[in-house]
Amino acid sequence: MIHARGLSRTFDTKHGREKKQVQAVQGVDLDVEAGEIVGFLGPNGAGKTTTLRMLTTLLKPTAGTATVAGFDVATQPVDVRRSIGYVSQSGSTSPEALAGEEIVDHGMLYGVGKQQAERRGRELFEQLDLDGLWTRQPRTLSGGQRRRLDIAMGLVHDPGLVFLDEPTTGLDPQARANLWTHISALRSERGSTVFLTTHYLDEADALCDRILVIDHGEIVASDTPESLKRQVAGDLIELIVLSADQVAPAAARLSALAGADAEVADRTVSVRVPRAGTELPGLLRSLDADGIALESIEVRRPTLDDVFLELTGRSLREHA
Ligand SMILES: Nc1ncnc2c1ncn2[C@@H]1O[C@H](COP(=O)(O)OP(=O)(O)OP(=O)(O)O)[C@@H](O)[C@H]1O
Repeated sequence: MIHARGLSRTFDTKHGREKKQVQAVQGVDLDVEAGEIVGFLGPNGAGKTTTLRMLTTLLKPTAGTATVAGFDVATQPVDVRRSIGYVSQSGSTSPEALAGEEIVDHGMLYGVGKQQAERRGRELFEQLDLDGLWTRQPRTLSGGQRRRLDIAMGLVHDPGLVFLDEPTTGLDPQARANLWTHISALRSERGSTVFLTTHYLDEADALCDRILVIDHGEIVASDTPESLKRQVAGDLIELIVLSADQVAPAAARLSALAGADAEVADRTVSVRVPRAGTELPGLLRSLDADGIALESIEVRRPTLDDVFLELTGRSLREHA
């Protein structure tokens, strides 16, 4: 559905009199197959929006190629646009028009006949829990309802591929979870392919089959959330020893287990291992044999934030 090779975008900027170039996206290769829900993550300024704008033909690449829904973004932009839905961060509803009118107009803009746009619009209202809101002005809707209306607009011409730019930013947790259900249903009920950017790691974890991580304009990881967590971070074993003199022998045990230096803070010693479950019984036996008494031992499964920290040196939570 989406295939990019060496996709790049440079911006010319001015700092006072000095002209500079910003490499916003540098040689991005990416492949998204039909029916996938792919999350595009990265810290602020990593190049997410610039990539999305190139893939949706709103911005020309300075190098590289991309085909979207089978069409070339540079030479067949009109065909690309007809084949995709794009829901931007700011949404596209005008506050004064009626919600239903907006959706019909939007469909007609894409060349859908009026009757068909209305039929399709009403169907989407039902699917997206917007029943009864056809004649309401978008400004009178709740944040979650407005976001779902934005998504309905992006879908009225029945695209097989939908780009969602930060679909749940600014929504409360309940409205976010509700929108995740609707986004999942796009795939299960319509077979749509979804490419979304997000700052929320729990969103990517809950919703996406695959995650692409971009940093400084380059893709630094592409995998399922589960294997990213397993490969990049591993489980954290964290133990607290009873007395300070047992910190050093405990650290030596854990370092040997992990094949890397254990971290020590006060009486807490920790390491990351690929699978803590298989290591714990042996570890507990050997600590016992060494006479190391524990106050507690805990295992933490890795989170996507650990993955981020490992890959980019930054925590996404700082920006969420
Ligand atoms: N029109 C522009 N002119 C100059 N620089 C730009 C322009 N658009 C983007 N940039 C720069 O390109 C880099 C990537 O920006 P981009 O908006 O793609 O990042 P992002 O990952 O979407 O960030 P955010 O999460 O903050 O939305 C940044 O350094 C940004 O300042």
